Amino acid sequence: MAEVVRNCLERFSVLHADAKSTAAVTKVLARTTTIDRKGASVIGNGENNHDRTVGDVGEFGVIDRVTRGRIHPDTTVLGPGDDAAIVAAPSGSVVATTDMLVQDRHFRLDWSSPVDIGRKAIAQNGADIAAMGARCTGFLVALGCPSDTPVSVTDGLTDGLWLEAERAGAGIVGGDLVQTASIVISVTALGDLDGRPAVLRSGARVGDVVAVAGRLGWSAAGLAVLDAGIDGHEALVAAHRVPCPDYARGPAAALAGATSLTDVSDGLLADLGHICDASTVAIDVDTSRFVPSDDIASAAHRLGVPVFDWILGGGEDHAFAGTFPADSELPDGWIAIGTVGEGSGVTVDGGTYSGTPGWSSFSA
Ligand SMILES: Nc1ncnc2c1ncn2[C@@H]1O[C@H](COP(=O)(O)OP(=O)(O)O)[C@@H](O)[C@H]1O
Ligand SMILES: Cc1ncc(C[n+]2csc(CCOP(=O)(O)OP(=O)(O)O)c2C)c(N)n1
Ligand SMILES: [Mg+2]
Ligand SMILES: [Mg+2]
Ligand SMILES: [Mg+2]
Repeated sequence: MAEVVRNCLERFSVLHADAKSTAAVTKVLARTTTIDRKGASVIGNGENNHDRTVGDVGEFGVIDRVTRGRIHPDTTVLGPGDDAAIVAAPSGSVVATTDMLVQDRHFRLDWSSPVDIGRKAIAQNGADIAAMGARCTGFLVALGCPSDTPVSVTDGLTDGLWLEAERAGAGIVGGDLVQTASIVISVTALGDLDGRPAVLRSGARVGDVVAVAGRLGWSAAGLAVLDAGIDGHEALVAAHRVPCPDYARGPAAALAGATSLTDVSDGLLADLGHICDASTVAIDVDTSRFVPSDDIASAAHRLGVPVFDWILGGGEDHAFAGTFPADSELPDGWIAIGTVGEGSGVTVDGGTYSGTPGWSSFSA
């Protein structure tokens, strides 16, 4: 089992594999019997379904596979299976968000395994919960796929969804399954503030420090490496396949007095722009605060891309960005990268930024 867990961790690109992530993988493996080299469970629920499709086993065959034996007891009062699930809401209000992944728009099956895609679907939603300063309490997963989708793909997605949900401290409490022309995964995440006020995009104040927690530009660099078809840069490609938000950074920022918070889904400058708009302030980013890793710098050099295109404008790392009062001590993992001033919009090193600030869903 230890070796399977290790292979699994490598495949899942858990770069900072620690006892917690190992335990999460072990829990998932305990439910799925074995994992093949692509990371999909091949003998889920005790049957060999290697060459069966979603059409062969039918809607309720797949639903049984994605729900049976899967519950996260810490946050779930009633799991999937009835008309609706019941999720604890200790602070009396529920934080809710939804984001979807669409095949060939957000992921490619020849670039990412089903497990990777499942993890990314949860990560992009869990990061939005954490970016309110909240803790995840449950996820709902609506899955659309063609009838000829191999069951090993839906099993792999389920394993990835559960792995990342457990990393985020919650379970998958329900969902939906429909036939679509290509794969679509829509996740709804629920969260709890544990009695604290939420940290909004609108709270930044003139004089605050702008700070970030997590990797920036890695996912965009990995996407560029995959797109160019060049070898190497495994860590960047892994970061593109599976973003690894450190969900605890959000609540930690809230406790430290963050005045505004967001996750970086579209690009640092684009997402800081949302804070500027909502807070009616300007932000200046100081690029001298970023030290590009050797890997990202060498990929940028090989591909002839200015590295700051990725760091400032690359999406999908699901790092966190926020503002803190100037005199506050930043929590662990947060690094000051700029300042809040009067005015509007984001500037870089005091000037207008001429590059692309981030992903825009309808620009291409
Ligand atoms: N179709 C929609 N209906 C209602 N609200 C939406 C819709 N699409 C986006 N929103 C809301 O608009 C805001 C911005 O959306 P988005 O840019 O996707 O946020 P994020 O980057 O945090 O995922 C969010 O509060 C989101 O819930
Ligand atoms: C095949 C492929 N092409 C391009 C991208 C790049 N990409 C797709 S969506 C996105 C930004 C984030 O997605 P969005 O749906 O805007 O998430 P949200 O901001 O709502 O959280 C990026 C950088 C990708 N991930 N995969
Ligand atoms: Mg969104
Ligand atoms: Mg989002
Ligand atoms: Mg977006």
